[in-house]
Amino acid sequence: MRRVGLIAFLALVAMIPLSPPFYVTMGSYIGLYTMVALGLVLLTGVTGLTSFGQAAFMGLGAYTSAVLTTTLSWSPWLALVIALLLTIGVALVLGAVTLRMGGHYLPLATMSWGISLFFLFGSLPELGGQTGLSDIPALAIAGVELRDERIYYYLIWLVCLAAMWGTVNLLDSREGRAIRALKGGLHMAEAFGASGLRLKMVVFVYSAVLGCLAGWLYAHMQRFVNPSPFGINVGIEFLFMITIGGAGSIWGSVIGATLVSFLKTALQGILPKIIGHTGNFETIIFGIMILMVLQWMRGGIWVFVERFLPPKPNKDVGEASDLPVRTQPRRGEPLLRVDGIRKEFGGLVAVKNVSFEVAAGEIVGLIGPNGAGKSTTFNLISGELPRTDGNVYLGAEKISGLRPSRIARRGLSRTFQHVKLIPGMTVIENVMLGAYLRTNEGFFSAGFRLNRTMEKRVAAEAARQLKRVGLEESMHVPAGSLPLGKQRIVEIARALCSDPILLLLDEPAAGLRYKEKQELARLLEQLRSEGMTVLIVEHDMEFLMNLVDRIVVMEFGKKLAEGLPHEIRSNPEVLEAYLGGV
Ligand SMILES: Nc1ncnc2c1ncn2[C@@H]1O[C@H](COP(=O)(O)OP(=O)(O)OP(=O)(O)O)[C@@H](O)[C@H]1O
Repeated sequence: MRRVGLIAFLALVAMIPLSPPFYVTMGSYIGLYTMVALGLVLLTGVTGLTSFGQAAFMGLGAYTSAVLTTTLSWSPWLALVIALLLTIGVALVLGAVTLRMGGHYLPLATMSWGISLFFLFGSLPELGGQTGLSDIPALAIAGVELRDERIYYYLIWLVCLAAMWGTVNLLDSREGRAIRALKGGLHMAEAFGASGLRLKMVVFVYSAVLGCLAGWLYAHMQRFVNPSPFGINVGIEFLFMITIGGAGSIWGSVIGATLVSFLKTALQGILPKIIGHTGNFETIIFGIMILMVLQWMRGGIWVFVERFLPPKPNKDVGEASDLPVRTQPRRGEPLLRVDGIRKEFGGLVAVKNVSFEVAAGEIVGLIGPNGAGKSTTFNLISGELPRTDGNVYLGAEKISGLRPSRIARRGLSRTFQHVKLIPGMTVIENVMLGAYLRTNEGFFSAGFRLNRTMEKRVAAEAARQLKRVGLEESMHVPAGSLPLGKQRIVEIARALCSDPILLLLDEPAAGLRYKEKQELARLLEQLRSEGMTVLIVEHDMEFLMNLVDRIVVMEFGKKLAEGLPHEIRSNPEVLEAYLGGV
């Protein structure tokens, strides 16, 4: 059914040039807008970064080529290279300034970038001011000028379909999974070794490049440019498109671009007749539509359409050769050494010079009353928080001061207190994210689908880990559809998929029912018997007492006691602090 739909879509795209010129022109515009919206789907829908500046990138591509080909009589193809380089440069600078900041800085920065470029286009006499630049040459391939609108339509859709294909491939890859993880916050992607900032930058530049390409094609199709198609209002329109079409899917960009283009043309004809004035009244209708979509079709039209389609084919988990594995430390060897670690939050000392060790093959529990500093200690070990003082060593290597992605590279893997999975992605894909550091397939091989053998190996490894934790049968269901207990186990499978030497579990039993806790305990015992080392922060005393080899107790940021479970159980200080003297 999905394949039939795809073939029907391709056939429709191929047949549009047989229709009257109005539809061919409309089809060309839809192709251009789809390209820009596609970049925005990746940037906003998938990665969670809102940009109002995509029309400005389109303008940058269009104006660069317009100036170089008219004033300097350069070839449009050479102008394309310069336009792309300029766009990449601008996106890198803009991204470097804003992507680090998070929050509303990116939308605000892209908004101001969109407005400034629009005024620049309109003010500089070299760019033709508000009148724009005309006499832009037609594109030529092998000496043949593409003046026929139908041929140009095919060129636009060739580029657009290639971009769609590349984007789909990218999302179904090692880097794509890490990009999809970014929406859940930087911590998840970084915990598996991905550099969140680098990924955001790549997505930002990629979406800018798509905008630039669309702008370049636009300039040589119209053979004339002026500032109005690249203003901030058009940037907002692109956001309309993906919100209405579906920001989470590449098909959302096609649906949104098509719907908004047709509606805009229709409304621009009808509304002035009804209202009796000319103006951009269609914006009001778009606003109402957005509200309706958000109210009744959250996720956009594509999400609604997808309900009627058969599920996507399952991930191919056939036979494949094993991924390389790291040498595990020998049982009993010192593995983790926390040495006088300290964390101050302003005047509050959350962790006061705490020291303890974990040997290979042990399960060690870190307990303490609320606010004792357990999670802070945990985050100091995993690198999520910078320490004020002290050090952490993994084996012989100092890991304190390193970024979480660097620490993950050295063999430390973790789960989260509040489960961090990508709910719309299948269980196996979530687990595959854990293997990020075990392969090095890049964007190029992903985009051109040259990564299939490695993808099969990663899928086979993820399937193996799911079998190890007993979740084999849930492999192909969306992770968000599982009960909390199973989601926590998926997180453990994902951590195992990174082939760790040390597993950090942050309150794995929180929110679980009795039976789920028993299953979790069985799994952890099995992992210990396989030689895995585990440091576990947990509130549930009974759960820990029957499971762990040793316990470290914290209170008010300090280490209160350390010992075997039965020693801790009868330690008066611990009973006083942790159990209120019961
Ligand atoms: N980012 C932060 N900024 C300021 N104070 C913080 C921050 N994170 C934690 N704290 C404070 O540090 C202390 C220790 O908190 P932490 O979360 O490590 O305790 P915990 O033992 O894990 O508690 P719980 O079991 O309730 O999760 C608390 O007083 C907490 O309010």
